[in-house]
Amino acid sequence: MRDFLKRLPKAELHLHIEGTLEPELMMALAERNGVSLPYGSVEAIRAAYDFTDLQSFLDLYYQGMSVLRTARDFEDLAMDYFRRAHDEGVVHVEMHVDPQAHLARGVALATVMEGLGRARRRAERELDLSTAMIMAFLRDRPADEALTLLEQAAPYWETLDAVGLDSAERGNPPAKFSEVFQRAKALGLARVAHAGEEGPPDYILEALDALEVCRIDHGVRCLEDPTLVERLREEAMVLTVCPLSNLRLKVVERMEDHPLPRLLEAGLTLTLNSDDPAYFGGGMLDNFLACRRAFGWSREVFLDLAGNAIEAAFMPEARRTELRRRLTACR
Ligand SMILES: Nc1ncnc2[nH]cnc12
Ligand SMILES: [Zn+2]
Repeated sequence: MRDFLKRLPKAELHLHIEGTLEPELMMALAERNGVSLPYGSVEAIRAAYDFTDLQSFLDLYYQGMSVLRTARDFEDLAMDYFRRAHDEGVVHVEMHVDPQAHLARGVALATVMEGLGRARRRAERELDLSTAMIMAFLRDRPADEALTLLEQAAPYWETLDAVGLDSAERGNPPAKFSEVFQRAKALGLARVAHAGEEGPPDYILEALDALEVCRIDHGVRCLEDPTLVERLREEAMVLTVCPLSNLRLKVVERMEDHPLPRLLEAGLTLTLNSDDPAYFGGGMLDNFLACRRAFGWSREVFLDLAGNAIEAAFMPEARRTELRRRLTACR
């Protein structure tokens, strides 16, 4: 099964590029940029990744990215991840990026976008890996800051596939960002949002109605509202589920308790993703393997989930056709 899951052409729709920063690269970049870290070793960094909830993770996630200073750092970060992903059979990566977290540290938007842009072009050329970019707004920051960022990103609108909404969910409902998402819609950008990870099912509803999203990131708490589940099913709304993330952030106690089998049973359109692989103990293949171990799913289930991701991805139709063909060849 491991062999099959590795060969399966996997499209990753929910990944934070800053969450791919492995401790080894964090140490190397700290040294390169003269940034001091509160850890003496790679082992000490890994040992600190013992999270109690989303906020306890976000605190370390924002601290970790302090080593990213130059365009070359962002290029190295993304290329390192693209190579690892490619090695485990990932064929397409859609990365969230959190510009506000970098602007707040005095790193220019151009530095971030140009570094990531270079890595995207290299991934296509060197690894036959297609990519998409989702510029995310931090929901625990003011809405007008998000609007300013969207306008500031005008030179990069062409390179964006969507806007997203992430960071601390509780107390920051989607409707706070209605105006900026309306502006993104007017610019022809697709919209996605984290909702129902730690926050209530009502936030999922709000993301659908106030933000007009085409995908819900996480969404696992929808099961608490049967009417919402029925709507998600009817609309074939895609949920980008991240099982190892949910385990490490204590959304679930054990993988065996994860709602994935119930979500599947409810007829929802699901995809499997890694979220922040450097922090949550594994990439795409590990997430697929964790599901196999916990739920005993057959090849057919994994083929369906991988197919959902290819269908829901932001990619040119020619690429989608090619990936569909590669998925069929896996059968
Ligand atoms: N799992 C997650 N939820 C919300 N914001 C995030 N930013 C990075 N990872 C995140
Ligand atoms: Zn996420």
